[in-house]
Amino acid sequence: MDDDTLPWVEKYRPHTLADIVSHGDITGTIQQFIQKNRLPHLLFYGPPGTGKTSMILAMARQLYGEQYKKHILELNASDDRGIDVVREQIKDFADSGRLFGNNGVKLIVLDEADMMTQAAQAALRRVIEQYTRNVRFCIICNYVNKIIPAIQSRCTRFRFSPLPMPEVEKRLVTVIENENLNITADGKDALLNLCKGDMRRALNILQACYAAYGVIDETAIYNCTGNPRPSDIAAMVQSMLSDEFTTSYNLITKMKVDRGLALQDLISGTYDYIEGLDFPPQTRVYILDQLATTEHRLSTGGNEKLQLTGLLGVFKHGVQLGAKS
Ligand SMILES: Nc1ncnc2c1ncn2[C@@H]1O[C@H](COP(=O)(O)OP(=O)(O)OP(=O)(O)O)[C@@H](O)[C@H]1O
Repeated sequence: MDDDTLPWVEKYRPHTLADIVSHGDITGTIQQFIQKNRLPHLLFYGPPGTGKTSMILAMARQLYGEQYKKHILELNASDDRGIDVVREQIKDFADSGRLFGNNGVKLIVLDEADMMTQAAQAALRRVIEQYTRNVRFCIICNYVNKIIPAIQSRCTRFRFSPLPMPEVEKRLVTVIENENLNITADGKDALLNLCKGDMRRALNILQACYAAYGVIDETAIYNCTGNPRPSDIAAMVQSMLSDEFTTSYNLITKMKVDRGLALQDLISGTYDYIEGLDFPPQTRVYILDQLATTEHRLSTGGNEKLQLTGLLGVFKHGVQLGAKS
């Protein structure tokens, strides 16, 4: 594929271990493993878009050179194929064309391993042992607690935390310069706030905005992602705190319709916004607790209108709690 038509997440995927931003400790340890030719089975876990797959691909490139794809088998553990099919694939791969150099070790990358059933994971632990001689498993997942202890104990674990904002910014600046983008300072701030340490999300938003708008400013970023703007959130919260019930209900409903927002988005924005407000402790605790409850109800299919009216009640009651103290 031409470089210009590639999604930026692929175009700007780090090539070498040195290109990976943040995670200095992990990169350093992996370098040691490679230099000493003592690569263990690896378990990478952490939120999406933080460089787990990129780290493994960069490691493979360093081990095997540009032909690295021949020496790794990438399996997506959430494919509904059953462990028997996977076991066959692993067996064929492990037996095919033994490698010399690198101690003859090949890599099997098992992505989204936390989506595997317990039974499949239990079967996998035997497979790992069986092929340890010439295969190293690289297991990737978001939630390590969904990986059975038997597999965890066979691997060296590394946690990938969300990337710090300055690190995301550093990488984004390279892309912005390379693609010659016209992005404003508030646009960049909005992008950094929205991506929350997820580099994939940052690059995808940036590319979508580039395709849709000439100048990438705050409005473009929020329009592209469908997230509520901070000014809308401020207006909504202020109204819930001080307006009378019906006025507030109508304002928020109109905002939802005009901007095509879901109550869920408004709740996430509210959570961030009230962090900066000066509330008495009882009010803050009560509102935060109720925001969490409302979010949970919505995620289990709660009716948006009912939840919105409930939320208005929460703010009114929260204000009263503060006034009593
Ligand atoms: N630490 C990083 N340094 C540089 N680029 C990064 C980093 N993390 C992520 N990226 C960028 O984000 C894209 C997605 O990263 P990657 O596929 O490695 O994430 P992941 O952690 O494996 O996510 P998932 O859990 O969703 O599989 C990469 O193509 C790369 O462009």
